[in-house]
Amino acid sequence: MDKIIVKGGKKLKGSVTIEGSKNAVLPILVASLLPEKGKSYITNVPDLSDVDNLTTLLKLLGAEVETGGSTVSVDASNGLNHNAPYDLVSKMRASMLVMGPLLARYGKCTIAMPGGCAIGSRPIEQHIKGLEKMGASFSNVDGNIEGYTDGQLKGARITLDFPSVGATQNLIMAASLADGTTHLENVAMEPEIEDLAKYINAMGGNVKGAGTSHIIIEGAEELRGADHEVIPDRIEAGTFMIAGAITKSEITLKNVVLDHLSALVSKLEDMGVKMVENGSEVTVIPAENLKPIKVKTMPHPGFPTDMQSQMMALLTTVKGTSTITETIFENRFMHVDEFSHMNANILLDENTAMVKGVENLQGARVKATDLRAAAALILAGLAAEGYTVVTELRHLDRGYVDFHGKLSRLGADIERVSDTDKTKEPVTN
Ligand SMILES: CC(=O)N[C@H]1[C@@H](OP(=O)(O)OP(=O)(O)OC[C@H]2O[C@@H](n3ccc(=O)[nH]c3=O)[C@H](O)[C@@H]2O)O[C@H](CO)[C@@H](O)[C@@H]1O
Ligand SMILES: C=C(OP(=O)(O)O)C(=O)O
Repeated sequence: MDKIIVKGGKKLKGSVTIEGSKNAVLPILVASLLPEKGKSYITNVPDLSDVDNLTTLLKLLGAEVETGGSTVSVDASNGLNHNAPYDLVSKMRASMLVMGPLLARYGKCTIAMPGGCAIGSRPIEQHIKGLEKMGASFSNVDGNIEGYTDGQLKGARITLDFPSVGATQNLIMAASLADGTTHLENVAMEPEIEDLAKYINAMGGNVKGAGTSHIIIEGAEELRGADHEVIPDRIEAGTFMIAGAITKSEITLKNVVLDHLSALVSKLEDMGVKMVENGSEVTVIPAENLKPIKVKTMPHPGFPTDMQSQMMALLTTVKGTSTITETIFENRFMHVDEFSHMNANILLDENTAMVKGVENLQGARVKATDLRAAAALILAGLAAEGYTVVTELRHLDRGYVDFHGKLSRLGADIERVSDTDKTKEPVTN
């Protein structure tokens, strides 16, 4: 296993290109199981371990998958089996999304029940209840969820209890081959949902209203493989905005849709970070002294939970007291202890963190507790005194392409080495 070593205090300069979105490409690759005819070509695909794991799963299900650079082609026309095993499902929650396409095409699916995940228990009853409304039945057999339908799935009216991103995606895919019309209400409005709907429509589907809370899907007779370019990763973009802000450096991000980031941008502007948009580029210009803020994570278009830990990294360095309330995942504050090793001053009260900015973070050996925490600790390291060593990088590799390389090219003093390399270990902790 590798670790990342950052020596804080360097200014950043220059530009960085943002990759295709992890959270858009995963459901899009899964939706490539829907067509009985033709091959899909998905472009702007990021080179991430989550994408590797998902393409492995698609191959195991019987799809032909080829990867060349940032393009992945998927051909599911030769028939699929319907069994998603534990070793892949447990690595990646997005594997649960194969339920919708498999039930729609074959009336059968067997998915291993994923184990608990670091950021919360992450149940899937909204997926199951919705699919049941469309005529599926489920049973739990030896730790697997087995789903089946007697005949084709049927269009239905489904109102989610909570706008779950995954449930919305699963149900859109199931409904796109169901018999009749499906109304999905109180659904997630994330840009990744819109991207999925755009792809399904390119395959001949009929999904309307994606990006709003009410989506209407006319089931199609059949879908055909299509070409689709994945949207830019708004969370990677947001993470680099914070890299600029925490190092008080002006940097430019390329391949960004600023509209997808309005809640984060609005908070950064409140703090004193100026954003200058120029087509698909944005330049981040932080003030010398930033102001504390209050942040509450919410479903889109609210502040994204996937930016909560990176924002916390920044707030640990901002004079005054800020608060962060996490409303999406019940256990997404595991990074607080790690920040504390770096001299951060954070008090937790249930789902609210009170963050008092300190004069100087101190480099320390810290553990990435989940994907975004990994990035957040590296960001904190950019501003800390001395060396910060971040371990457990398997989390980082799920969602960031060459994160240390991109920061290094912007001027950070950062390297990725084997965990057995004991040089440059921080003296603290
Ligand atoms: C691959 C992907 O796109 N992952 C994103 C997706 O995850 P994911 O699709 O898993 O997130 P959901 O929106 O489904 O989950 C949000 C909350 O709803 C709860 N819930 C969800 C489904 C359900 O049936 N029952 C239930 O209680 C979850 O436990 C969680 O507390 O959206 C999250 C919320 O923006 C992001 O943090 C993840 O990065
Ligand atoms: C929580 C995340 O992803 P996943 O749902 O794949 O765990 C994330 O991208 O921050």
